[in-house]
Amino acid sequence: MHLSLSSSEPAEAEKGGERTLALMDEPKVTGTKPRTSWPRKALLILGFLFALAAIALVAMAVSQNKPLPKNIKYGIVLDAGSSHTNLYVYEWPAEKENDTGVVHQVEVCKVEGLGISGYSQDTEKAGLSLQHCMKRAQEVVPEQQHRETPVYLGATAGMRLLSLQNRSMADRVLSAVEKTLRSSPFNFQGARVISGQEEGAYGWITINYLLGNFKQPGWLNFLPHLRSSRGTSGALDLGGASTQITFAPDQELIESQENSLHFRLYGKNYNVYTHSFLCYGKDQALRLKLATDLQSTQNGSLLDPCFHLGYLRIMNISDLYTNPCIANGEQQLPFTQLHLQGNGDYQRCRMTIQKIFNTSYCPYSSCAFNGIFLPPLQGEFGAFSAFYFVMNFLNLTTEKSPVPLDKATSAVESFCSRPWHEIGSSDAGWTLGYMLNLTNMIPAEKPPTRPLSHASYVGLMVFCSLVLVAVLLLSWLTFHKPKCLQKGLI
Ligand SMILES: Nc1nc2c(ncn2[C@@H]2O[C@H](COP(=O)(O)OP(=O)(O)OP(=O)(O)O)[C@@H](O)[C@H]2O)c(=O)[nH]1
Ligand SMILES: [Ca+2]
Repeated sequence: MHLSLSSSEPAEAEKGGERTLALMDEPKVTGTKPRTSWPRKALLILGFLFALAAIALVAMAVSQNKPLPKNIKYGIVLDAGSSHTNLYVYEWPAEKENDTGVVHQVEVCKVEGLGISGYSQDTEKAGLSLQHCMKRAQEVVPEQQHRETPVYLGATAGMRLLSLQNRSMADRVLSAVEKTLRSSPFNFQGARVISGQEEGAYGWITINYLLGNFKQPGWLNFLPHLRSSRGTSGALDLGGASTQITFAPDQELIESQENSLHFRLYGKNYNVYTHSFLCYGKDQALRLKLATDLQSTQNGSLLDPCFHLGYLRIMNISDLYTNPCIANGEQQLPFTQLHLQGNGDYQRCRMTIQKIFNTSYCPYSSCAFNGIFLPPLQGEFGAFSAFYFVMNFLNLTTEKSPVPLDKATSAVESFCSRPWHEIGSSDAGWTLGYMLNLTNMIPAEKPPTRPLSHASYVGLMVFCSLVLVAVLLLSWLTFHKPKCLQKGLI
């Protein structure tokens, strides 16, 4: 069947039984320009609408469904702490690089032996100690991505102390670890000692990234004046040689500039307080306490309430005075050995520990200790490292809701009162925040989104499809009407 266009009524011709719609008379030329009759106009309009809807459909489908690269990217960070080194492997989908909550830890490898600062007398070993975990990383990251995968090493308080004590020794340790990392197939980006401020900042970023606090509810985007640092969690990191506290305080102005950080993340401003207390990590604080207690003994014998009843230990005084945390009091002592005997008393331990926190002076409106500024605490805190290890050891990390302080205190109290012979040891830290920063994965502004939201995209696609169907239907009704309709209408 042929469909021919005609300005006059088409006639039907029977040809060999086939019904044909044939073009009849040409329009008559009457001396004036022939006027386009309405079916032709209608056809033009319908054709135009059809083309428009089809173009809109194709354009939307192309821009919305532009193929995005689907590969996974990797990043490696080595946390060279004072007590030991951990290697972390992270992964994220390449196309979502700047979104929140897309980076996942896929591997943690604990380096055997000492922290790298512990190899100051045999620096080669600092590098060799990392080899096992670097091999492990090579197994985790697909081989074809080794060359593009960045690897960073950040050293913390142990190396800060070694640098203060002997700078060239610290440099030699760093060179040794650098040599190992450079020889790996990964893209080595540097090994350095990070500052206490950075450590606090990256710990805070890690905690809030993992808690999803950088995701803003959509409606807040329309009320920018309501956006503030509220809704973030503070971070507490108890390491071996230093401890960090970082949080967004209520007051806008932070009195001490060295404790003040400003971030712009995902289009939002954050004013954050941070401080790293060097020498107040778990191990160094204990040394500090022992050195303080020693000053008041006559013969080097200590009955210490912070160790279990029955615990006995003899240590050389010179081993205690090995770093800048402990002032040079060694020479004044008339004995060379410390005889430590535990008597497990939580309350008395608390009292003796207080001695290492000097709260007698404060040049600011409020202080933590040792004259360090601390604004009033604000909001909830996420505590990790030794805070976690200790709570985990006491079986206090399995509960979903936070454990009340009095319950935690009584668990510690009861554990401390047990005799020594009765006792038989996902990660949060600064490393994820460090990698997010160095790989530019936390943008200052909100990352661009798809041209249309999913709902608008679906709605527009349905609308354009309906327009197409309507145009087709109208065309059919206009040019291929049932006979009865044609008779009545034309
Ligand atoms: N029970 C337990 N203790 C641990 C574990 N890992 C580390 N510790 C101890 O917890 C304290 C803090 O450890 P980390 O947070 O790893 O400290 P670090 O990173 O080496 O030290 P900084 O350089 O000060 O950050 C140290 O006294 C460690 O000996 C663990 O898996 N279990
Ligand atoms: Ca640490």
